[in-house]
Amino acid sequence: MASVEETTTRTAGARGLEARAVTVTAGGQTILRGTSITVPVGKLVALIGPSGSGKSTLLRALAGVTVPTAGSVDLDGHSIRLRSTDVGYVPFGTLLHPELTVREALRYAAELRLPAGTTATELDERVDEVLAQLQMTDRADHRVATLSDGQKRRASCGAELVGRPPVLLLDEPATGLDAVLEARMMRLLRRLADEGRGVLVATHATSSLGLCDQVAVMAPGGELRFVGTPQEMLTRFGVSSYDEVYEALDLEGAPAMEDEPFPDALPGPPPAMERKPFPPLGRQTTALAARYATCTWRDRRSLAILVGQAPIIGLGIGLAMPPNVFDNPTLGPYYKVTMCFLLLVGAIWLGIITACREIVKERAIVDREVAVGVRFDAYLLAKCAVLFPMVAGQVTLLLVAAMLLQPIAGGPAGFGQLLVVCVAAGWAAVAMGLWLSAAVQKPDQATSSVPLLLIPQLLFAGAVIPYATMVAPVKAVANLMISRWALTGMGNSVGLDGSLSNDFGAVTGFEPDFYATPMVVTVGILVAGTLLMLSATGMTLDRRLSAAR
Ligand SMILES: Nc1ncnc2c1ncn2[C@@H]1O[C@H](COP(=O)(O)OP(=O)(O)OP(=O)(O)O)[C@@H](O)[C@H]1O
Repeated sequence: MASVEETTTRTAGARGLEARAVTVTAGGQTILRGTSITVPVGKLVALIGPSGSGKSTLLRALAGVTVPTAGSVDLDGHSIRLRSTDVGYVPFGTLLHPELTVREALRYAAELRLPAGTTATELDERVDEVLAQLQMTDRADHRVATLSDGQKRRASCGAELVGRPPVLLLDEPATGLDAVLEARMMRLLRRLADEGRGVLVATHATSSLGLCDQVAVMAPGGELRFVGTPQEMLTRFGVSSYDEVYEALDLEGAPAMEDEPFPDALPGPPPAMERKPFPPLGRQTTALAARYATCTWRDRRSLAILVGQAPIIGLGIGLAMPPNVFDNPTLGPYYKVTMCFLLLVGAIWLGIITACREIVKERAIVDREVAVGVRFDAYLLAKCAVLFPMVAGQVTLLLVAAMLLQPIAGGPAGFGQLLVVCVAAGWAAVAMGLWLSAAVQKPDQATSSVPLLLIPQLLFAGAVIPYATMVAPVKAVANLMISRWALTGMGNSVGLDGSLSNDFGAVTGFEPDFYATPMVVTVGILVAGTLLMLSATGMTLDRRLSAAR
């Protein structure tokens, strides 16, 4: 993976992007064959070719997203592996949060991309500049979700432009747009190139190719067949319209590039690399947490479902149990164990279900942002900064609702102890949910994998199957479960260590010793478990992002 140290490499006097004999193989097939192309600054280059010919593959290799099997890609004479943070890459689709306004989306993008030391005023000015460049000032305060497709594409460009990349690569920004919008998009790209950027656009839309300085034509099989001006392309393929080039590519005898394997090198010597600091961890974390909190708050329906279920579960537990479980001498201690267990299951459920989609649902955005220098640990910290208070609130609602029907003996102090343990269990469950979210490929996989995390917590907690009845290896497994330690802490808070007798334990397996561990120890173990799971999440995220590069 490219370094995400606190420095990035940028240059003054950019020259552009050069790819030499780039080959990419995937799934045992060569999908890009020895392709050489340059994208000089100040030039607009279109990449056309039939579907499946390898345009997106070439763009990913040029952006440093894919490491080529052979060949080299350089930005300003330095390997793209060192400079990928300086390339603006706009993949197909929209990599913006639909809940944000355009201005907010660009402001967060600027905060995450512009170097340390950039002031808040400079960030605002840069966002205003880009909005004006994109001719989107009038849409600045509209939510991304409400924009037309063309506006979304322009806003996606803006998120890259705020970082002032010398080269911009766009994958089919005009697909699905009508002819007027497509022409408008191409005119925008022309302007961006004229301002001194190298712009490469993969497109199926041919009507505006005349605006480009050069057209590169890919043929099926991942072969670059031609690079030249639009007029030279028509002459070379012996056709009179751009669309006819596609037909000519199917014909035998279509021009090949064997006689001109490499384009001319970019003019001038490579400029020296200048190191500028990335935004520090604190600024990245704050920006990511603020963005995440805003998106979570604005997605009211999902928030209502997540928060609203907490008191419903609590009321359900309170109603299902016999009256006054915690202080009814006619009921055996078994009911207290069951009550603690059900509350615990509620807390763990809330933690896992709240967190399990939160990384995977923005996978494409995380991949792109890490590629431009955002630290994945900042990303994880931001998730915790929002999810921990949220789950603490949910667990409080769960307990308050249950305790309305089942008042706890010991008053506020007893409730406080129970709450501390339940919140610690909820946070450990958040860490498990985040790990799951980092490990899976799609949000649906995360939701359907929740039972794999939850069921062991139920089985090994020590409530359904008493801990004392477990054989030694099973006890060892139980000791790895957050539910086992949380049940111990909860039982301790409601005085189970004192109210269970040894005789009762001998018959049922529910022994007082299980609940005798001091609260501070059980909470400490839950916190340690949370930190371990978060480290595992960080490693999983790092490994996945490294593999993607
Ligand atoms: N990871 C991969 N594993 C195997 N094959 C792949 C992989 N990625 C792409 N391909 C194959 O490589 C070929 C080129 O794909 P690519 O997406 O680059 O084409 P494209 O020209 O951008 O197509 P389109 O215009 O439809 O977007 C396709 O046949 C595709 O199936």
